[in-house]
Amino acid sequence: MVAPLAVGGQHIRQYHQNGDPPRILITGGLGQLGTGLAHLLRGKYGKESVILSDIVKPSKEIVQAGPYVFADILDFKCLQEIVVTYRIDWLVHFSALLSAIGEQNVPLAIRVNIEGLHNIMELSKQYNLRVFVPSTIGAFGPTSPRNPTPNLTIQRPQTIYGVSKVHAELLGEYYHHRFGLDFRCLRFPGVISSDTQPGGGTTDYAVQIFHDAMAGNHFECYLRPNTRLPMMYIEDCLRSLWEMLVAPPEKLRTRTYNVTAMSFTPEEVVAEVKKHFPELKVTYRPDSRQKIADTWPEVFDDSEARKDWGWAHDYDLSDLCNIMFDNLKNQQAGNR
Ligand SMILES: NC(=O)C1=CN([C@@H]2O[C@H](COP(=O)(O)OP(=O)(O)OC[C@H]3O[C@@H](n4cnc5c(N)ncnc54)[C@H](O)[C@@H]3O)[C@@H](O)[C@H]2O)C=CC1
Ligand SMILES: CC(=O)[C@H](N)C(=O)O
Repeated sequence: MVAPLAVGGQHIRQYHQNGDPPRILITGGLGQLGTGLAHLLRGKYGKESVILSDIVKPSKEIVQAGPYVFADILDFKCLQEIVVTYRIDWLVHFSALLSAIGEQNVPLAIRVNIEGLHNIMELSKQYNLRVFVPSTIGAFGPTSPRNPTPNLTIQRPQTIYGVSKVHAELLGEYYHHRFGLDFRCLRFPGVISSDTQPGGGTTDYAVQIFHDAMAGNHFECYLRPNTRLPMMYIEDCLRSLWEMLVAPPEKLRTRTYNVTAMSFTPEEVVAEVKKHFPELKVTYRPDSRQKIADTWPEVFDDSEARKDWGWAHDYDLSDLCNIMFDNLKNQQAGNR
């Protein structure tokens, strides 16, 4: 039994009643979000308490940082074995095909995002795990209010990614009400990071621009200059995830919350980046991702998360540019 324990007044960690930290499995952990989350959780609960998993061959650094195992989420027995062997308490389910890549291989997206999720839900029910599944701004569609998009509203997405994420939200909430599963879900906006690359989404341009500016490359944007989308720096994203993971159940009036930090258009981020790199050359050549972006929220209303469990972001657009360029400069210096 993992019991709540107040730490520093406002935040709650949560340890077993015998004082042991929770043991946490992260699926799809070698994508954009997984290694950062493993780092954050290992800092709180210890290196051995967090098991990173994926189907990708890990680097030496990943293996040295803590436990890493192969886990294909389509293989129920393999997942079962890991949960039992490592005595897992909490599961963070990151494996997915993102919006743009999902449209390129719909059958695979159905397998990974929907069949894989079924395995995760059953496993979590069977072993009484707390389970976090991220959703996305992509879980909304053209008939949703787009500015702002509230927590509870019409959800008729037009990508297989969005359809699979609405399915995940609904199935998780169903398992919560029907079986008492401790399901927790946040809908993230586009996440921006410096040390991990995005995995094939519609918001990836907002990462690429920083790399191109730093490298002195010409930046070609696949969205129109005025396409507004919600965004978040990775540190805010991972902190919101942890805060949701440890939120006392009585604070959660729902099991699925919108979270965000800012909203900007390509021309707005270009203007901000040009304060650091005035010579950056930019052209716009919209492709199929424009069609996806045109159906997504422009401004995300996360007031429910702010009200219920105290969500507050740290980074706005100007902070984002400062930290991204600081990080990239440090990486460049380290590589020399
Ligand atoms: N990065 C973002 O901007 C956002 C991400 N999210 C969600 O957060 C989660 C993590 O996102 P990212 O790290 O950006 O994704 P990513 O695309 O970078 O990583 C996904 C990982 O899933 C793994 N995977 C694919 N098939 C698998 C299988 N059969 N078994 C096990 N693993 C498999 C891949 O190898 C990859 O490492 C996803 O569920 C995504 O939908 C939600 C909103 C925004
Ligand atoms: C917002 C997301 O879910 C992701 N970055 C994507 O663009 O597919």
